[in-house]
Amino acid sequence: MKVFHYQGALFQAENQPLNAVAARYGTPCYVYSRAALENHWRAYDDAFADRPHLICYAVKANSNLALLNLLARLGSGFDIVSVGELERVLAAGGDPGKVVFSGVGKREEELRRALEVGIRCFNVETPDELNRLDRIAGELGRKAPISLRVNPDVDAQTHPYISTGLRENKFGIAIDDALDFYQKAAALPNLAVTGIDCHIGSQITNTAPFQDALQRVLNLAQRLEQAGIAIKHLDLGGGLGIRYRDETPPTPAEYAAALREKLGDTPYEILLEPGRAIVGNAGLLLTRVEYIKDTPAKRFAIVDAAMNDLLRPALYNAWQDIVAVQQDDATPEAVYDVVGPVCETGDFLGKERKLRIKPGDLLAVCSAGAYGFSMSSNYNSRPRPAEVLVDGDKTHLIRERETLAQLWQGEHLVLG
Ligand SMILES: Cc1ncc(COP(=O)(O)O)c(C=O)c1O
Ligand SMILES: N[C@@H](CCCC[NH3+])C(=O)O
Repeated sequence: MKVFHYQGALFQAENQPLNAVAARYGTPCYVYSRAALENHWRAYDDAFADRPHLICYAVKANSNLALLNLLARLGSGFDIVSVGELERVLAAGGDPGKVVFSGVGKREEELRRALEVGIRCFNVETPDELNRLDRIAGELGRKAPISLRVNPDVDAQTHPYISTGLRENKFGIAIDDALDFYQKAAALPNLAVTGIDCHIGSQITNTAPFQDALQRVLNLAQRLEQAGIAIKHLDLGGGLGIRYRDETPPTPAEYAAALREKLGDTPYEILLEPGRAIVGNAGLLLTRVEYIKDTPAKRFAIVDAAMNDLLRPALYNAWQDIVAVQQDDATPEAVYDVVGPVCETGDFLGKERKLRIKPGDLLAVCSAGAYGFSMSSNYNSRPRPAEVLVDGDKTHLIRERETLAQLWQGEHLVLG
């Protein structure tokens, strides 16, 4: 049996399970490796084993309940950005006491629910949020644990849409104003200041921006101490990149070592919010070639997955490897734009890819575990794909393909 090696994960390609998964659950279909997911989480956790820490997996990267449950069983915490993500974590058996709540626009009812279930920390991003949270906590007779998400004005050297730590970005509170707001927070009766939070962006492939941001956070921690505000933890966010093509991002151990250089023997507990680094290379998108189309300008492989299933190529011009599941040496190699059926020229999964393929062949779009299904939509009235977990020689359907009827559930015809 041939084996299809895939960036640390291992999917058997012949007969079991990718062909079998496609035959059984149809395509397009997301496939995740339990071993890869758990290995990535453990590598992150081990990297910080020398000091008190909590890995709070960023749910937005992939919020499938089965994956959240696997992570909860490893002892993971969770970084959420909405009450929807909170309910998913709870439904998956996650511990609310290990949940941190990020996000620039938390609504009243979201704060209320998070207070009711007793989350670990609110990462407050807007000054007015302090007052809102204080009032609701007072109404509920609770004390809300908070950190301020500070914006350190550091260039994460990543795609501009996913850089979050520059002063012109909407995120966080300018680090130079933070002391002021911490003093205001400390004076509010229903808040308990516990930490500092900082997240500078995503798909960051070198350690320097993380170190720069951490240095600024440590300087702030010192100023807070001097002002009599003791903090217990530093939440350093997520953002560690993965290899999509030829990037060489630091490993979790290298990343931790770089942070350790700055942290020295400071006493803080370290919270981290990785998403992509845990789940990105634990998943792929399976898709089948419907048509090969030769035009005077290009050769297209028209496949059954589209930008509604995997938005990253269209949105960020992101590169994700595309490989034929069964290498067929008898089929001549050609250069293809791999495109979906959606009515947009931006609907592509990859451009100028050398492949040996024919209609009916299966392709794997690699590194699709993060920001794949979680950013999918029903655009063009396309049902969202199934999700499957490969666990050794077993496969589990962990989310069914949407049915056509589900596409208009809750929608009403208004007659007359
Ligand atoms: C506040 C926050 N934490 C964590 C993450 C996870 O980022 P990543 O998937 O790059 O690790 C994000 C997304 O960038 C975020 O906005
Ligand atoms: N959706 C982005 C990452 C966004 C990070 C969210 N804070 C991506 O696919 O690369």
